[in-house]
Amino acid sequence: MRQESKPTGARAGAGIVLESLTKCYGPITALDGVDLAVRAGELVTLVGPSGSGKSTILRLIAGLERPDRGRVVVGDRDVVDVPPQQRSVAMVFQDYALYPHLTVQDNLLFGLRVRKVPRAEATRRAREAAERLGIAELLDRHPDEMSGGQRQRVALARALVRDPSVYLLDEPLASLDTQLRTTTRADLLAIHRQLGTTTLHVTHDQAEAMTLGDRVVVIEGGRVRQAGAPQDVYDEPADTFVARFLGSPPMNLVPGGGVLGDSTGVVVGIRPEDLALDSEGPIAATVEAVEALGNEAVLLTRCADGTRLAIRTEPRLGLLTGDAVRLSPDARRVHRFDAGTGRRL
Ligand SMILES: Nc1ncnc2c1ncn2[C@@H]1O[C@H](COP(=O)(O)OP(=O)(O)OP(=O)(O)O)[C@@H](O)[C@H]1O
Repeated sequence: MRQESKPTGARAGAGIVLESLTKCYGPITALDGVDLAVRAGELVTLVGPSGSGKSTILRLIAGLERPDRGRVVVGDRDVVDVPPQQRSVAMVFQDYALYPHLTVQDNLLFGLRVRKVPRAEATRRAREAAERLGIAELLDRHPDEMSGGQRQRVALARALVRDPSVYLLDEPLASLDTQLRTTTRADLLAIHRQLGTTTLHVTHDQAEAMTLGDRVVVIEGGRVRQAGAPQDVYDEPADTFVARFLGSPPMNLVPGGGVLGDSTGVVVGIRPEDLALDSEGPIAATVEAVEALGNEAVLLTRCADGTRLAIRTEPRLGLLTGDAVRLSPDARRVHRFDAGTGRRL
């Protein structure tokens, strides 16, 4: 079980409430009535496919765009008519958006100068933020003299320096390689534990969504499909979309139940790790492909009636394409969804 992040810092930032948030770009409905409440101090990840509306949610909270309908409440005020610089919200973009002609130090100080923070205090805050993100030795460099990972840390430090009530992070780790992403993710988590500032974090990355957030919110087609603790959403997906979106390989879904037990009007689902190879198992299948991943293998199998089932197994079983296997589903982990609406039953 992951623990709720417990801030050791003084502040928890401001809560956020989105009510019936709707945003259209010409004929495109980017957001279609989004309701979401984020508690002060909570770290929430937004996940969803490309174009689902995640960035639009952040831009509306930051004030970079105006909703067509609905309310955006930060702290205790509706901010729809408040200009972005007065919202106490810091946004970090995937492409850093640093000033190329300024040094790291001046990039960090820029926002504070605009806000007329006294120089000594501004310099102290810049140094503190740089140390937190491990870039203190880069303060005299320009953005083009740094790696992508270092630039991303500068962008995060620039948000920290502002000491906002809310952080909005738009895929801030997406352009980092796997190793750097893992370490920066751990740093983000540590910073959130320390400061406890309300954070909305957009990501494509499942591991990031599962490990980083107190809650995960799954967005699709401009709507919230499900919001909840990551493990709860994984264990009890609200519909077939969420069932297939979280988890890799995705949940096996069998319309009508079929090999998983006939069930009219129902789509029956089972995750690949909940199907075991078992010589006494009720389902006969043939191995179509073996994906060996080192620590595990994914078997893609096909049953006599054509149903395809993916299974996670140990990597060293020596199974080959064409082998006959028998499978046993874990009955406690079978999911049932309405065939018409896709909703969990
Ligand atoms: N300025 C704009 N003009 C027109 N359409 C836009 C604009 N911004 C976003 N959209 C559209 O609104 C929808 C939601 O976009 P948004 O950027 O919020 O998605 P996203 O989930 O953040 O996607 P990604 O993960 O690819 O960044 C998409 O269909 C997108 O094409």
